[in-house]
Amino acid sequence: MDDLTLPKLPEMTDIWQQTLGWQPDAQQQSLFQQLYELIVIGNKQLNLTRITDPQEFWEKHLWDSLRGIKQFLGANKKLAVIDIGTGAGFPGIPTAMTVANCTVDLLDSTQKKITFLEKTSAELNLGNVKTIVGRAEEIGQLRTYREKYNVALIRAVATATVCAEYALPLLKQNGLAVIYRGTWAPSENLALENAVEELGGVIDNIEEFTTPLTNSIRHCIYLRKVSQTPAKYPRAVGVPTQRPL
Ligand SMILES: C[S@@+](CC[C@H](N)C(=O)[O-])C[C@H]1O[C@@H](n2cnc3c(N)ncnc32)[C@H](O)[C@@H]1O
Repeated sequence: MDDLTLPKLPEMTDIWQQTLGWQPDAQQQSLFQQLYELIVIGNKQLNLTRITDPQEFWEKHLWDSLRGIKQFLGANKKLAVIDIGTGAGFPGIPTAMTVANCTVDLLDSTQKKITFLEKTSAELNLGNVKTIVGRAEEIGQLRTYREKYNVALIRAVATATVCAEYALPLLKQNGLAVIYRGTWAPSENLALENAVEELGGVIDNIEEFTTPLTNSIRHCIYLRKVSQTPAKYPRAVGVPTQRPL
């Protein structure tokens, strides 16, 4: 750490409670602050995120990450989670800090980001975090990872149908994929429904909500795996984006 004093993240205890029915304890609040500082410092060398203002970081990285997994915050069930295209660790790292009894695998295709996340999770003593460097299209075809997760998180990586092709092969039967979106129009439902059906899933739910500080509209699309994903999915690197289902 250099001698720069970094600003404190807001606590927002009431807002956590009102919006998610949950609030971080003192240890989790301290982990959020340490994560914020490591990211701001890491950003000097790596292009990790453009969101470094403390209020914006709180809303767009911490709150938004946890809004998508609200249902797991109070639970204490063993969960194997993967965060696909995790970038600077969102939503995977806040998930690892707050969901009791979960393990989180952070997947990204960029080695530099994964190296940063390895150091960060070691500094934060997050024993339940592992990292994987690779492309979702390849990882989804490997026996070590395919059908191994209860929950797959994916935020700001690709269109919803592409995200579904990355996520569903990695899920166990009855597993849940959470696709974080900004905008979503009901007219997009049918194309997604068809793609998800082909991949062995169904759309469980689509939630629309506003963020608590700036009232921005967000969506979370929840997909449930109901049957085995055909072996040909995910297709080869680049194909899901070039020829979406
Ligand atoms: C815009 S960033 C989003 C990061 C983070 N999920 C967030 O919301 O802050 C997209 C990330 O996905 C990764 N990515 C894109 N396509 C990928 C793929 N096919 N497999 C693995 N990672 C991928 C990129 O390297 C990048 O770090």
